[in-house]
Amino acid sequence: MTDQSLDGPLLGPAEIRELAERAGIRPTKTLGQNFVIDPNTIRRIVATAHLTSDEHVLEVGPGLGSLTLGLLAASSAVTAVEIDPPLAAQLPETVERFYPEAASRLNVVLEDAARVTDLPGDTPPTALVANLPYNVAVPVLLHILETFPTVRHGLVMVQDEVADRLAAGPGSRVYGVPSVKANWYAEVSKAGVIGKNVFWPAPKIASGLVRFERRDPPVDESLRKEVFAVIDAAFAQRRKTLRAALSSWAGSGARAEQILRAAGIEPIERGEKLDEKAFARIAQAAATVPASEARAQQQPGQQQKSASYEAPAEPTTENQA
Ligand SMILES: C[S@@+](CC[C@H](N)C(=O)[O-])C[C@H]1O[C@@H](n2cnc3c(N)ncnc32)[C@H](O)[C@@H]1O
Repeated sequence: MTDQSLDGPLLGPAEIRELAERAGIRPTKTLGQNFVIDPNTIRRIVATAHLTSDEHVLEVGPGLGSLTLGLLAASSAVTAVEIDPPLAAQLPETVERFYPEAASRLNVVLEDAARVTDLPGDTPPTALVANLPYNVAVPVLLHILETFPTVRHGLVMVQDEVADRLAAGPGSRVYGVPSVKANWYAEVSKAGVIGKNVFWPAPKIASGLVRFERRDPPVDESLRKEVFAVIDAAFAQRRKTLRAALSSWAGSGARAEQILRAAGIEPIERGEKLDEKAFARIAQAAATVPASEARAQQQPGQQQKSASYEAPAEPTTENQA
């Protein structure tokens, strides 16, 4: 673990409880409100995020401000998007009280981070650093990566099993939709585990840190929706062969097979073995196989054949988070 000392002040358990009382809130599970009460954890998150002092950081879910203070000490500006009105309203006061010299570098947006599209500030955000609300962590992360292409890198804290899923590669038992879609945008890696006791209230399971570095998508961005539709279809029935899993998406099993062959992929392969580049090839190949042609080539009874392509089931995690 790398560490660095932060110049700014950080909040401990007593301050966090007092701030919750002042805001008149009781942490709720629905909004994933587990607040970090340990300054060393904040130091670790900020150090692992590899921020430079000129960065504009986007923070999702600032809560009572523990991480916000650390981010203000390590960057030039922070935009914090919070869904809970009392928390959003109190954050500027908290920064004014504990770190007044940084107050002018903070913007707070009261909004659902899974929908936000416009941010205030003179410059666009360059990094995302967040202790994400656990129940919406993956959709929020994907939305931010899609909506703010200026976000080049970041570090997010999520449930440990979601961290494993995001960082998983093809063939892993936990590889799934979050892994492939996150990899469309960025190189993703796991950067550590955080115990339960650094939070108030303590969650039931440990958390994981996930780092990402944006990279160019495997094919043109304009194809993303189509590629994501293939990924969704392939993992909706992850125990089936791709020919069977993609038959509805393609319009028929025969067309799915033609598309897969055109993409250089065996129709009996399963989606969990493919990386984002292979899914991109499938979406590209679909444009070259007209629906009517595939239907014309399909022999009577061929539809039922898909069952014979069914691969033997393997133990797998169905929950895609
Ligand atoms: C795990 S807490 C993190 C709080 C703080 N950053 C910390 O580390 O102590 C998640 C925060 O996200 C907020 N939140 C939940 N859903 C949200 C959403 N859809 N958009 C923005 N904020 C959300 C919660 O109100 C809460 O403040």
